[in-house]
Order: sequence, then C-alpha cells, then structure tokens
Amino acid sequence: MLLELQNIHLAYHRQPVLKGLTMHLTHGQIACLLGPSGCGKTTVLRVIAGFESVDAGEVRLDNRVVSHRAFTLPPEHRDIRIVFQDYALFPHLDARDNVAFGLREGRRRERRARAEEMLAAVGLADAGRAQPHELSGGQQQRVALARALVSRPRLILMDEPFSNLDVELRERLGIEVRAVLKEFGATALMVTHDQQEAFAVADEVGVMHEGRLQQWDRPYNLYHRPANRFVADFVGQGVLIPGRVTAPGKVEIELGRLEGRLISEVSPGTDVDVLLRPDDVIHDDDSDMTAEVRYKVFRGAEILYTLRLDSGVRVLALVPSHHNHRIGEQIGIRLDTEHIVAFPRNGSEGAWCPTEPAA
Ligand SMILES: Nc1ncnc2c1ncn2[C@@H]1O[C@H](COP(=O)(O)OP(=O)(O)OP(=O)(O)O)[C@@H](O)[C@H]1O
Repeated sequence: MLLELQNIHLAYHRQPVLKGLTMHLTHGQIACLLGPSGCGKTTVLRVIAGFESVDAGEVRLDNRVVSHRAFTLPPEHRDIRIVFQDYALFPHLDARDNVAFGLREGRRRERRARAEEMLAAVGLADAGRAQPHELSGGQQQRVALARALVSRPRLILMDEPFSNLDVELRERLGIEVRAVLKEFGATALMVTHDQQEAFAVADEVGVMHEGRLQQWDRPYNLYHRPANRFVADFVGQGVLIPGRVTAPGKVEIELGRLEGRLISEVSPGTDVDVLLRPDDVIHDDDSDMTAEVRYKVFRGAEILYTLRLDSGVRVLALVPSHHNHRIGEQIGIRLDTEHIVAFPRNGSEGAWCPTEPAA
C-alpha cells in the first residue's frame, strides 16, 4: 500500500472538517476525491502533503507513519509533488527551467535535458523556451504536471487542476493527464468538485460529504450503484420516485413493475424511493405508457426531457436529439433498467425530483 489514511480527524477552530476519514491508494493508482465545495477535499490533500497536522488517526506512506496526533513529518521529507489549480509556475523562468526546478539534484545541463524529455512527454516538445505568459492555460498546466513528474515522486497530488480551463478543454486535458500518469506509472490523487473531470482522470473516485467518505468506487458503480442518497444525488442526474418492494427483486412503481437485482438490502413490504436515471427512461413511440413533456434542454446529441407522469411525478429522459418534441406533448416511454437502486423510505427522507426551472 502506498498511502493509507486511517480514521483521520481534523478540526479548524474546534469546527470538525474531517470526521474519521479512511482511504488507501496502491502503487500506480489514480484516484480522485469528489465532493461539493467545503466538504474537506483540499484539507485531505494538505494532510497528505504534511501541511496540516491531524487531531486523531494516522497517515502512512509506504508503511511508514508520517502523521499522527503528536507528529507531522514535514512536507519536504515526504517525496510528494503537488499540481495546483493556478499552475504556480515561476513567471521569470521559461517552461524548461520551470520543469528543471522540479529536479533538485544533478548538473544544470542534465536537469535541462531531463526537463526537455519531460516536456516532450506532456506534448510540449517545442515549448521549452516559452515563458509561462506565452502559454495557454492548458499548456501551463502541462508544464506544471511535467515539473511534478520529472523527479518521479512517490505521489502526485492535484488540487482542482483543470478548474481554470474552459469546459471542453478540461475533459480532453484530463484524458491526456491520465495517459501521462499511467505511462510513468505514477500514483496520483486529485480533488475536484467536477464529476466529468473525476471520471476522465481517475481509476477510482471517493465521494466526500461533510468530512466523510460516502463511497469509494469505480465511476460506473458510483453512477449505477450509489451507496446512499447523497451519492445518488451528487453523481449524475436522476429522480427518486416512490415505490414498494413486493417480492425479492421486484419493485412496483407508477410506471409498472421493475424486476432485477436490488442494489441495497430491502425486504418485501418496504416502501422505497427508486432511482431513475435519465438513461433508464427510454422514449418509445410504440409504448402504451405516455408522459407529458414539461421542459427540455438541448444538449447537441441529446435532449434532456423533464416528463410529467399522470400522478404528477416527474422523471428525466435522455433522448437522441432528432426526437424533438414540443412542451406539452405526450410522448411514449418505457423503462430500461438492469438493476434497481432503491432506498428505504423513512419520515425524514422523501423522494427528490428535478427542480422546476424558472419560467
Ligand atoms: N485554514 C483554515 N482555517 C479555518 N477553516 C478552514 C481552513 N481551511 C479550510 N477551512 C474550512 O474547512 C472546510 C473544508 O475546507 P476545504 O478547503 O478542505 O474544502 P473543499 O472541499 O476543498 O472545498 P473547495 O472545493 O471549496 O475548495 C471549509 O468549511 C473551510 O471553510
């Protein structure tokens, strides 16, 4: 195990921020912490880097305890590099010297040669003499990645590395960064609040909420097998609609009977809320079941429809965009679910539906 966080607690001014966080990273793994603003993601990175002390729990790097309540190994002795949101390049050094700065040993000429190699690896073979201000945001972030990677550190931490870039570039750069990290066999942990970014880069994603990990899993499972309501809501879109478990693997909802494997243990007779993702609701002209188009969002290849069922319950449907229907129209729908995500209903937790956009 390369990195282990065991039951970490940390408070700022007596305000708990991390509340018993446990996670592990193996060598060569790329992981991401995903969560809303203020959930403690950056604090976790700061703990791992050694910038924050913990109140309880342990951090281990390569089986050595580097943080516990009474001890914090300083950052410079952890062999960890960080890629920041704002790139943090030296403005007076060209790209090559920025990267060479990541190497503390060796002769200047050797360091520059390795920096050139590293720049080539991140697709910037010709940019070595460029000053940071002559490079685009995406290029600057690649330089920052090259600087982090060049010394082959034990771990790379990335704090919202793409958030200053425009949306289209984010995903592309995310895929490229992943490829470079994998090529070098690097172990990396990124934090972000953007799930597309997390999914593009990471093998596994930990969803955080209020200082705790809610689920640590592959992106596919976070979307299709969310462990709780928070993950179901935070990752992807969808609605929870009322239902009742009638038999093992069978749930009745307004749209009929769902059959399949239930992701959570719910016994027959239980009232539940069933998760329906926009890709579970299929538009089908031949279906007897219809719903009224209430809202639509054009997304290029698809249209995201908000549909109203007879009972007034709303569901979302992602439909190829050549099926362009008017608001108010009734359209045929059917369900296509291969497993069922249902959470037992109790008084405090009702179903949630898409919020009505302003008219
Ligand atoms: N140095 C500090 N002193 C006091 N409170 C802090 C400090 N750093 C962070 N906090 C608080 O701790 C909580 C978690 O902050 P953190 O930056 O880890 O969250 P985050 O999930 O990374 O959020 P964001 O995505 O907005 O950066 C927040 O409520 C924040 O205000």
